[in-house]
Amino acid sequence: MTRVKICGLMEEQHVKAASSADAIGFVFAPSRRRVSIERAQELSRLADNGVQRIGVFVNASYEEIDKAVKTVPLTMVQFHGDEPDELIRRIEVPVIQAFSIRTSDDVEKLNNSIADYVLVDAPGTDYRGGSGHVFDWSLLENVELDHSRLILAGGLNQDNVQAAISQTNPFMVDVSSGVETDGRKDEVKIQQFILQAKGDSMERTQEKTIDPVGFFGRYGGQFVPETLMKAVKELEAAYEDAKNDDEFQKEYHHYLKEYVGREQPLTFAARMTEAWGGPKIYLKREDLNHTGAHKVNNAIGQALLAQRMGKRKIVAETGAGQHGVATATICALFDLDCVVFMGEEDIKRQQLNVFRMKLLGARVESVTKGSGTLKDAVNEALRYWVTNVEDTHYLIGSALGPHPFPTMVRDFQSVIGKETKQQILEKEGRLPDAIVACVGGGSNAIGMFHPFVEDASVRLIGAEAAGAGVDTDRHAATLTKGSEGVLHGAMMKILQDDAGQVQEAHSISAGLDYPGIGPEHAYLADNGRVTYEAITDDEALASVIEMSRLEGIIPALESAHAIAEAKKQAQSMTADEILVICVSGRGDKDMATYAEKLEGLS
Ligand SMILES: O=C(O)c1ccccc1N[C@@H]1O[C@H](COP(=O)(O)O)[C@@H](O)[C@H]1O
Repeated sequence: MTRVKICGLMEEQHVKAASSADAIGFVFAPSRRRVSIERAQELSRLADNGVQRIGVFVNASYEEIDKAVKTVPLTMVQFHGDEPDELIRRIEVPVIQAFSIRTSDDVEKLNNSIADYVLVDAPGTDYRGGSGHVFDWSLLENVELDHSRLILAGGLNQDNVQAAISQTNPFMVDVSSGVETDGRKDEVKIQQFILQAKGDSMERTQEKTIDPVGFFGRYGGQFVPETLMKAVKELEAAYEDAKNDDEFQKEYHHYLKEYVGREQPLTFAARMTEAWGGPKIYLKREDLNHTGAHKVNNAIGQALLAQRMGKRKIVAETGAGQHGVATATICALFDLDCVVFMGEEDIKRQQLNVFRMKLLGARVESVTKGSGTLKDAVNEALRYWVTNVEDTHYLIGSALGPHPFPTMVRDFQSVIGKETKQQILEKEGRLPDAIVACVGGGSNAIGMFHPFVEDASVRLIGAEAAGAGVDTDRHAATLTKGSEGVLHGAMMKILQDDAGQVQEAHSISAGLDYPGIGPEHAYLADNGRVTYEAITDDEALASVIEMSRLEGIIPALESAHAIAEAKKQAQSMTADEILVICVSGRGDKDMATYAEKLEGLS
């Protein structure tokens, strides 16, 4: 069925009237319909997730377009000026290129466009489009055209749209003037137009190439350049298939048991329980996994998937080094080529893990750009993937990135929460009252929380990194201080400045030192199912000492954030309550930091 776009929206009631359209358009070009990025963002919030948000530009700068894409956010952009191919290539969302059609020579030009879609329109009058004029549709008849990328515009209205569709068979029709009365959008005309275009159906058309997928509320999606779209789609299909395949699941669980050493205990922390004087404390012991943290649960799953897709080369990023080590380990086990990007700063902080990766046969690439931390390592890993996409799988280490990564990583990490649920029922005969996990990108936390999300009696608390304090500029408290934006292929909450530039994050813990948060966490924060609190570097360090001395378990710096938050939660809990802490990793990798920061410890 032909899709419908209603363009030039400026008012709330018109966005709502267009709720069953497939796409809505905001004009950022000179026009009487021009809106600011901020206004488009407000209006966009009123539309369903399934509706494409398309920004119309005429010869705008890359910076302006990029800001609109990230802020509104836009799922597509439409160019009506003389935008060069280099600009089209730089845009991270699909691009529509508009052509004014006067003669059959103009139609010939369509096939040379490198854009994802071509839009055919009558020449503009006052502005570069939106004139309300019809061109001669028969000009499209004599040229061989890919109609799956053709968008028809120009003077369409409820009376001529059916004829236009039958004559030109476009992928989408686009209207602006034809749904206006006296120069203002008209709710009735908008709805009549959609009805006519869709043959009396007010259904939105579902089609994978255009509908945004993998959204958690407003967050997630696939904001990737066209060069990666094929790989992302291939991965999506492969994961869909593998997830429902008993053999794949059997193999995955075989390695979790025989190689990682699962299941991991849910240890009752008797001395911490006594010292904190509140609820019974249980520790989920991801620190006991082979390689020292939860990361390996996901690395095994994705490496099996890569092999299923016939890819024998792996690229990964790492912050604290735990994901890099887990990936290098699994690549050694399965004889896969492995390259790991790691920020220069993190390499300094995590020397031991760098050596472990090399010993395991991986190539570690130092990233000197930006702050030399996790964000920069993800950037470089993505770049590497773009150029090696045919034979390489990007084994992302957290619940981040374009769909299907956040869902897939969550599923592989859900073994944490599933085991915990079973174990607490066996030990206590009931569910816990609260669970705390640390969040950087958020994979151990989402793995722990996911099986409990429907259990309303269980409070879920994420501990993010407050670094030197959330009121300083040295923190990684994305949910406390961040705002909506696109980073590394997904819409999420990020730390950014007013111009939409991603800010440097800071945490003593390399694994939490990331300016974004997985999309599902952003969603769970917005709907209030999970509460997120920020823990400073100093609080985390104090918890390292406390847990080491009370339980004989030296936690990773990341996990220490969860412990510090759990201690705060315990203050208002009673002895008949149960609190579970996810100890995501062990502290061996952080020994140099502990030795430096805790010097003089008595
Ligand atoms: O709508 C505008 O004001 C506009 C301004 C500058 C470039 C494009 C514009 N709109 C696009 O023009 C076509 C046709 O609109 P109409 O139905 O003939 O009014 C459509 O693609 C709009 O997206």
